[in-house]
Amino acid sequence: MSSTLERRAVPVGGLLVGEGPAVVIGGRVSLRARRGQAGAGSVAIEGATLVEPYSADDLPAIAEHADAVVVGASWTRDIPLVRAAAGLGLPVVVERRREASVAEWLELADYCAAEGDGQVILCEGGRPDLGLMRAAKVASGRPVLADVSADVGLSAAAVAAGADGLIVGSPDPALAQGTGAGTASPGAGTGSAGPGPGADRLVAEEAVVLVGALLRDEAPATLPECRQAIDRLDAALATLLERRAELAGIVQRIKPVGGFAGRDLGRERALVARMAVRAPALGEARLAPIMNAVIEAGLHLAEERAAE
Ligand SMILES: C=C(O[C@@H]1C=C(C(=O)O)C=C[C@H]1O)C(=O)O
Repeated sequence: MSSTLERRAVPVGGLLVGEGPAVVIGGRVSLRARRGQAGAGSVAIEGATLVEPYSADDLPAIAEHADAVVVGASWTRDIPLVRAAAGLGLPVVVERRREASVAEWLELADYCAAEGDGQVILCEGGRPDLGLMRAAKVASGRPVLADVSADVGLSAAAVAAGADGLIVGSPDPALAQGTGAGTASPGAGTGSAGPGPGADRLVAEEAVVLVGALLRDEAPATLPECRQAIDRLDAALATLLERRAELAGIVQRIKPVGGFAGRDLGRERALVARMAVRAPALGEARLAPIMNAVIEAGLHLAEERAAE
């Protein structure tokens, strides 16, 4: 069995799943969902990141073209196929069978790790149970993926629950998972640009950046990794600053005297003091000029809009 350290991060193609930012994976192909109408030889799987076989006949093409092999939820008890898939030498993505407990899921993951080279990722799909996903991650130390293809609106919740990656655009999540949960809801409440795989991917990427920036522990070691982590934080900051400016603008319209004329320095000092509790390293002295600039930008915007 692989050590906890080896388990924690699994490279899949150009992505590292389990450390650093959560990743978004499209390009998942289920030859099983296509019910084997075409064998892997005649199905284009080049460029696909994760591929689920229909039968052992698909495995050579998967080994050649895919970045990882999927042990699908609907056939986790087909031990000969599980064993052959795990032995391909690719990272193995182990989906949870719908009725399986965390213990059963992790047992299968350990089996796959032992049959292969230890590179195993857990995957929770269908209507993902994020509590179970989180429990499995904590108990095993293995990376976890949430397949949010059936409801991309779960992306933010999945990242918050510890998903190391989101799968979007699985060909037919209901069929692949055998859940009968077929209707995809296109990102309700997530600011999705509209239905469709491109829009779903954007929703997932937003969740990875914004929720990841707030909640995901990161310890980047290289300059590019550090800069990418800062870029994610800045994206979250920009989103928050824009929201803050909108709220401050509403206040200006509500107050008897708005804009710079109605400035309330006592309120500003108090909010800086409260922020310093959450940002003790920066402290009040460093936060004060930052917040002064933020507040003034909001007041400028509000006055500009009032003058229009
Ligand atoms: C928003 C207000 O108006 C001004 C802007 C503030 C801000 O952006 O936080 C705080 C105090 C005021 O100077 C307010 O009075 O709450």
